[in-house]
Amino acid sequence: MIPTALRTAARTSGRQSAAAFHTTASLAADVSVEHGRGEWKTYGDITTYKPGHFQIKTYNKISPHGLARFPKENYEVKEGENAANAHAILLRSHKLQEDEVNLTVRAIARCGAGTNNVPVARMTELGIPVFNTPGANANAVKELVLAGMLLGSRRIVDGINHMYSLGEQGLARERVEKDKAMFGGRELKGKTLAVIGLGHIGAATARDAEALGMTVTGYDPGLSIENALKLPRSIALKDSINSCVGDADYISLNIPYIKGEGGTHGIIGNDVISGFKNGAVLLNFARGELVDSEAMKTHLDNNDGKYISDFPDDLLWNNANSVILPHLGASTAEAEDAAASMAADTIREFLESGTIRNSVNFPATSLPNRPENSIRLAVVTLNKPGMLAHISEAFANNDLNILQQINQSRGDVAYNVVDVDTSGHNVVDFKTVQEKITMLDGVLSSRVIYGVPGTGYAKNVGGDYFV
Ligand SMILES: NC(=O)c1ccc[n+]([C@@H]2O[C@H](COP(=O)([O-])OP(=O)(O)OC[C@H]3O[C@@H](n4cnc5c(N)ncnc54)[C@H](O)[C@@H]3O)[C@@H](O)[C@H]2O)c1
Ligand SMILES: O=C(O)[C@H](O)COP(=O)(O)O
Repeated sequence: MIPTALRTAARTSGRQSAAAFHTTASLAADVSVEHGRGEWKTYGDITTYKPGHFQIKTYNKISPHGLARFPKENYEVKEGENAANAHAILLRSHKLQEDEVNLTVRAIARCGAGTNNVPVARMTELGIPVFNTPGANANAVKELVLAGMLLGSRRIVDGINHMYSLGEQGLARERVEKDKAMFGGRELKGKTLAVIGLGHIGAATARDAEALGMTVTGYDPGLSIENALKLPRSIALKDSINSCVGDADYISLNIPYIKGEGGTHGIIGNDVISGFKNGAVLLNFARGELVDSEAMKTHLDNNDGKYISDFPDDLLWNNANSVILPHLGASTAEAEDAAASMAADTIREFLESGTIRNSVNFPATSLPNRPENSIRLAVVTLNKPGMLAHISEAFANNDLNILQQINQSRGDVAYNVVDVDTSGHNVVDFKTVQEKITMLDGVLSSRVIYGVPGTGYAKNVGGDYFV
C-alpha cells in the first residue's frame, strides 16, 4: 500500500523537473531520467536523505569493516528508522517486517546465511531481490559445532558450575580431586558423526571431524559440486535423515529453516529422534525451529543423550542434558567482517551495475560492462510470456537500439538488463520510455543504472506509477 504522501508524489512526479545527465563519451546524448522524487522534497523526509547518495538502512550491529565498503561520496549508511528513504537494507537476524521496507528499497542483503527472518516470498512479489552471504560465516559456526561436540562429551559445563559452587563454599582444594569422578566423559576419536546438510558449514564440519579421527556419515539431497569437493573421502553418504543418524554418536544439523509445506519446520521430530542411538548428542547450530522440542525433551528425559544448541528453547533451556548458548555461531570478528563485506559488495554490484549474485529469490544475472554511449535499464517482471518483446518494442518505438541484453528467470520472477544505444540522439527522454515500460502489465519495477546515485527507480504499484 503506498502511503498517501508518496501516492501524491507518484502522481505528480511526471510534472516535476528531471535532471539531465551526460555520458562520458564526447558524442553522447543528453539523457533525461526521472530524478528520484522529482525535486527531492517529496522524497520522504529530506532531512534524513542526501540527494545523490545511495542510502543504506541497517538493522543489527553490522561490522564497520563491511560498512566501510560503501564509499562516503556515494553512500550514506543509517540505522533502522533513521533511513526513511533507503535504497537497500543490510541486516543480520532482525526479523524484518514488510512495513520496514520503504517503497524506495531496491534490494535487501542478509549478512549471514539464513534468510528466514526476511519475508522472502513477499519481497519476490514486490520485485525486490534478497541476498545472503554464502560461506562467509561458515568457519565460525563449524568451530562452535566442534566445541559443541566437546561440550557434549566431557561435561565441561557441569564441571565449571561445580567448581564455582565449591569455590563459593571454600571447598575447591579439598574436593577437586575426589569429585572429578562425577564428570567422566568420552572421546571424539573413533566415534561417528552424522552431518545433516552438507553445505558450507556441514562440509567443513565433516572434513574436520574426519581429521579428529571420527567416522563421518552425511545426508544432503541438494549437495552442490562445490561442497562435494570439500567432503572427506571417507564420508558415507546416506539417502535419508533416518538412515544417516542411526549409527551416530553425534548428529550435526546444518540445514536452512524453511516454513510451510515441504519445508524443514520440526524436521527433527519423534520419528527421527526415536532412531537415535543411546547417548547420541544432537548439535543444532542451524535454527531452533528445526527440532521438535517436545519430542527432544521426552527423549532427553528418558534416555542418555544430549542437546547442544545456540538457539533459545523454552522447553530445553534448563534441561540437565542440554547446553543452550546465545545465538553465537557467527559471532566472531572474522565472520562478522566477512559477512558484512560480502553483503556490502553484493549490494554495491546490484545498485551500480545491476548484477545479481548470491540472491535467494532472483536469478543470477551478469552483463558485461555497459558500452560507451549507452544507458542501462534493469527491469523486474513477472515470469510470463511476451514481457521481453514488450520491453524491446518500447525501446524501438522511441528509436532506441538495444546493444546488449540479458533475461533470466527464477520461479515467478524475471529480471532483464538492457543496454540501449544513445549515439545519434541529441536528447534521450528516458522518463517517457521508463514510464511506458514500468506500466506494462506484468512489470514490477525498473531502474536506470546510470547517472546520479539513488535516481532512476520506478515501480508499478498496483497501477500507480511510483518514481
Ligand atoms: N548458529 C549460527 O549462528 C548460524 C550461522 C550460519 C548459518 N546458520 C544456519 O545454518 C544453516 C546452514 O548454513 P550453511 O552456510 O551451511 O548453508 P548452505 O546453504 O551452504 O548449506 C545448507 C545445505 O543444506 C542442504 N539441505 C537443505 N535442506 C535439507 C534437508 N532437508 N536435508 C538435508 N540437507 C538439506 C542444502 O542442500 C545445502 O547443501 C543456515 O541456513 C542457517 O540457518 C546458523
Ligand atoms: O544464519 C546466519 O548466518 C546466522 O544465524 C548468523 O546470525 P547473526 O548474523 O545474527 O549472528
